[in-house]
Amino acid sequence: MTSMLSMHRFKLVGLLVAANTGLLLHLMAGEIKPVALWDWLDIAGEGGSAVLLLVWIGLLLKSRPAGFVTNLLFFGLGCLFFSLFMDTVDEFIALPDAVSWDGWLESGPMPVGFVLMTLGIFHWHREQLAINEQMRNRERLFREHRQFDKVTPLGDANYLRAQLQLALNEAAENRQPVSLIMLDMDSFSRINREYGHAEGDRLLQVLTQLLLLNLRQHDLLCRLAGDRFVVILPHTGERQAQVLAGELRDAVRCLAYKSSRHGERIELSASVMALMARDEDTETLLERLHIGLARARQSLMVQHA
Ligand SMILES: Nc1nc2c(ncn2[C@@H]2O[C@H](COP(=O)(O)OP(=O)(O)OP(=O)(O)O)[C@@H](O)[C@H]2O)c(=O)[nH]1
Repeated sequence: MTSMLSMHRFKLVGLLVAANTGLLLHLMAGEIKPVALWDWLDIAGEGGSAVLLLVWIGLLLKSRPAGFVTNLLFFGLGCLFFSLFMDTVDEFIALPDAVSWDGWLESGPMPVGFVLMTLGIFHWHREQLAINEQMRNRERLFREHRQFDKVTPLGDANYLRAQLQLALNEAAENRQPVSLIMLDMDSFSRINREYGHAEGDRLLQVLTQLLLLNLRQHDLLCRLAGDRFVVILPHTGERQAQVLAGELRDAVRCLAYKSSRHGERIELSASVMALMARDEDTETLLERLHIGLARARQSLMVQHA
């Protein structure tokens, strides 16, 4: 609110000065009417409309950047407000018959306001078309960027490999550890089978948000393939990575996702593996991660058998 006022302060002060000048002119030239002569319906209608216009002006200035279109809309609304305010003042102050300028103050700014508003809305419309076009282009760029996955807004396997290479280089340069987590959903094919592929897609999107919420800002989550995700953890040793992996596994287990068909909870679980990079290339590291996850799964199955 404060920043809005400072950005548009000259315009707001101008409107305040204009409204006060009109009021002062009425006070100097006329006399306050007795309460018995006040027309409450007019006061409520005209005064209420003037107040609503002030609210519109506030919302306009709060939601738009300063500039040509905002100025057109502001001056349009300002003129309409001024007309209605003068109309309201007229209800409280009686002017002598000889005075005719009050009619100009009440009716003059109204058509000007409508013309300015029409111009403002016309330019606003064109501005919105340009913004829509830009958004479409951005979305196209995003969708067409082949390193990004179509279902979740995550980098895919190629992106992961490129980022992992960068992380390994940086870790070697700075002599800092870097770790990885691999997370694979258990029995995801069953969910697709029982609830349909679209539900599976929705679930992958929800899982993505869940995993991101449980990671730190500098961690990078990618979707390696299907229901398998990999997280790059810069400046992180193996113990800390294992703690984070456990947290991700617990978060998935506790997620109470409801199917869109009947709203029943779909029980979920994931297998995780965390390890710290040694002096090795990306492929060897990812291979070690795959093998580690497979072994962890096997030993879990043996325990449960
Ligand atoms: N809905 C949906 N399913 C996918 C997508 N990509 C892969 N899948 C499915 O995910 C499953 C992954 O295969 P697996 O990892 O072998 O299946 P799983 O049932 O999780 O088996 P385990 O990992 O051994 O527990 C397959 O059924 C794929 O069809 C996708 O983008 N959307």
